[in-house]
This record gives sequence, C-alpha cells and structure tokens, in this order.
Amino acid sequence: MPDSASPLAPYDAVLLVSFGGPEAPEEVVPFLRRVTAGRDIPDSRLEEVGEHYFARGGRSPINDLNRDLLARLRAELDRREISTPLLWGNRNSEPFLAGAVHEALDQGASRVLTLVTSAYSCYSSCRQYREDLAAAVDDVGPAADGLVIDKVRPYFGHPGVGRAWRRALVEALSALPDPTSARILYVTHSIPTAMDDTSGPGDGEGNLYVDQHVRLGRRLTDEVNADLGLAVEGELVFCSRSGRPGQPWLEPDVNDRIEELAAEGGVSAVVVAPIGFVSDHMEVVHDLDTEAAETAQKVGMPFVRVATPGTDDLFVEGMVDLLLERAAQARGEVVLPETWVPGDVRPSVCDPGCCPNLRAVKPALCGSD
Ligand SMILES: CC1=C(CCC(=O)O)c2cc3nc(cc4[nH]c(cc5[nH]c(cc1n2)c(C)c5CCC(=O)O)c(CCC(=O)O)c4C)C(CCC(=O)O)=C3C
Ligand SMILES: [Fe+2]
Repeated sequence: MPDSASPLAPYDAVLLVSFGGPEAPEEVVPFLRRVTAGRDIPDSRLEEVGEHYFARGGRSPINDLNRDLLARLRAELDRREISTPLLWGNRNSEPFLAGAVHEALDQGASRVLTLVTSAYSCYSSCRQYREDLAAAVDDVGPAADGLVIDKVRPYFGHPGVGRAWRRALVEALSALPDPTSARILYVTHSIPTAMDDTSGPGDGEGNLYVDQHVRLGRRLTDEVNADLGLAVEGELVFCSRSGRPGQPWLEPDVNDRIEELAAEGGVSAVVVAPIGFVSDHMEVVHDLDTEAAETAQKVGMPFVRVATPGTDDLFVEGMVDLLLERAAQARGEVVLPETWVPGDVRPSVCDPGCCPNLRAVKPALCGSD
C-alpha cells in the first residue's frame, strides 16, 4: 500500500531494469534471438556471435552482478529505513519485465520508479528501455491499467557515479610505476553513428551520447590529476562494435588506439576506464579484460583496467540519492539535481522524439510523447 510518509513517496515500488544475459549454454541462442529480434539473423550466425558466451560456459556475468547490486541497494534502503519493495526485470532474459510488472501489482504498487543499469542518453540506453516498459505493461493487460511507471534521469554525471570512478582511477594510477606518462582510455560501447547523431532531445542537440562520455571523462581527468598531482591526458575510445561492416559506428576502437599509442611512443601505460558500463558486463570481461589486454600485450603496452562502480558504496548510495531526488520531483518539490557535469542534466521525463527509434515507432513510457 502507498506509504505517504516514505521518502520515496509517491512511489510504492522500485524496479531495477537491465539488459539481461544467458546463464546456461542452451540460453545463449534464444537470448541472442531476442537481442537481434526483427533482423532475421540466422541461428548459425548467432552461434558465432555467442562464442564468447559459450567460452564462459554459456553464462553472462550480468545477472549475478545485478543480484549483487539489488542486495546492496536493498541494504542501503533498509539502512535509511525505506521499506519500499525493490524488484528486477530484464529486456532480454529472465526475469523479464512483464513478470516484474505482475510482481509490482501483486505487491499493491500503483507508482513504480525504475532505475536502468545504463547511465547515458541514446536509443539503446534510454528509449529502448522505455519501449520495453510499455511492451511489458501491454503484456500484462488490463490488470496494469492505471499503473504509473517513471524512471530516473540519465545519471552518468551523478556524483555517485563520478566519485566511484574517481576513487577507482586514483587507485589504478597510483599503482603504476610511472603514472606521469600514462594515458587514460575512457571506454564505452560503440553504437552506430546515426544513433549517436540522434541521441538527445532532437532540437539540434544530437551526439549527446558521445558528449556525455567526453564531459564525464574530462571531469574525471581533472579530478584525478588534482588528486595525484599529475597532468595525464584522457580520451574516449569504443568497444564492442557489431552490426554490418559497411555501417558507420563510433570509433576509434580501443584495440586500434592501443596499437597506435604503442607505435607513436611516449605513453608508459594505458589505464582503461570503461565508463560506459556500471559493472563488469561481458563487454568488460571479454572485449576489454581479454581482447584489449591481449592487444596491449602484443604491442608491449602496459595495461590496467579500472574497476567499474559495481557495488561500490559511493555508487550504491548515489543511486539511492537519485531515487530520492526523482521522488521529490514527483511530489512537485523544487529539486536541484546533483551533478558533476553542470549544464547537462537530462530531464527525468524524456522530451518528445528524444533518442528516436530509427527502425520503427513504438509506444514508450516515461516520456512526454
Ligand atoms: C549502448 C549499448 C549498451 C549500453 C547500454 C545498456 O547497458 O543497455 C549495450 C549494453 C549491452 N549489450 C549487451 C549485449 C549485446 N549487445 C548487442 C548488440 C548491440 N548493442 C548495442 C548498444 C549497446 N549495448 C547496439 C547498438 C547493438 C547492435 C544491435 C542492436 O541495436 O541491438 C548484442 C548482439 C550481438 C552483437 O551484435 O554483437 C549483444 C549480445 C549486454 C549484455 C552483456 C552481458 O552479457 O554481460 C549489455 C549490457
Ligand atoms: Fe550491446
């Protein structure tokens, strides 16, 4: 039942929304079919795409990471004496979002606040989840009539995210024999350039996905240099490109950049900070810890990977602060969003046409369109 005294009021349930991943070999191809739905990719190709999952026993780390995060969020809510139910749903694997909507209704919820495990603005990280929520409510049918689902704003610049990365970067740089000429490589998931060009509210802003990463990276580089008395440089690179070879995606690829830096000389080590990810997803353990680390070894470049926020206290506390900020907004209070990246706080209710789906127009929740 709604508890109007709760600091999370008017919300009576919190829902962690994530990508999902397989947990057994027989789940790999069905998972990939869902990820690539509508693109007619034959199963034989999906078997190849799934190779890095098969190489790890068919189990993605992502669901276990989310279980850990849920436990830490629950503990932090309990510590603040907030008893609001905390639920979990995925886009591409069990537990699916429709089940989470059923659960919310079973618990008597009427307003659900969602926290997506993706901190930036673009179709894949924002609107697609909003479409998933609309589809989940549609799946549940009339039982979900009147259920309100809101989400927190893109939170890449939240101090909880920034401070967790700063601490991890300081630790990684301090452990190097010669940090003065290290290079920080901020890494995120590559996306088609067309998706980046249209990320944001669509009134000429665009390229918000890259811009948000660049701004967080700049702030982190400044903070870490100040903390350690250094003057290292940082730059943004990309991992996990997929899609058709002819389609332009964001570059440079992290591997190519490591090779270039080794050839140019003058860089004592690469410090790889995957700021596009909140925890050690498959992209991090495979594309960075395995592939990029191998590339670095091949060209003789010392390589360290910076810890992701994961279940870091700074991150977990920050995410609870973010939920409380959204609840205050929903109550109509005047809220000054906490941020490390002033001037780039995105609204909690997405603008019409923001981060559009370039393939189809679908209903989406949590927006004004
Ligand atoms: C921006 C972005 C994020 C970050 C935001 C967020 O967190 O959502 C993200 C996360 C993730 N992506 C993941 C996995 C995959 N992404 C794929 C494909 C794609 N990703 C894209 C973008 C993103 N992806 C895009 C533009 C494609 C092309 C096809 C499409 O438009 O959908 C494919 C298909 C195979 C392939 O094409 O290689 C897989 C298997 C996993 C799970 C990892 C695990 O198991 O730990 C996670 C967290
Ligand atoms: Fe992806």
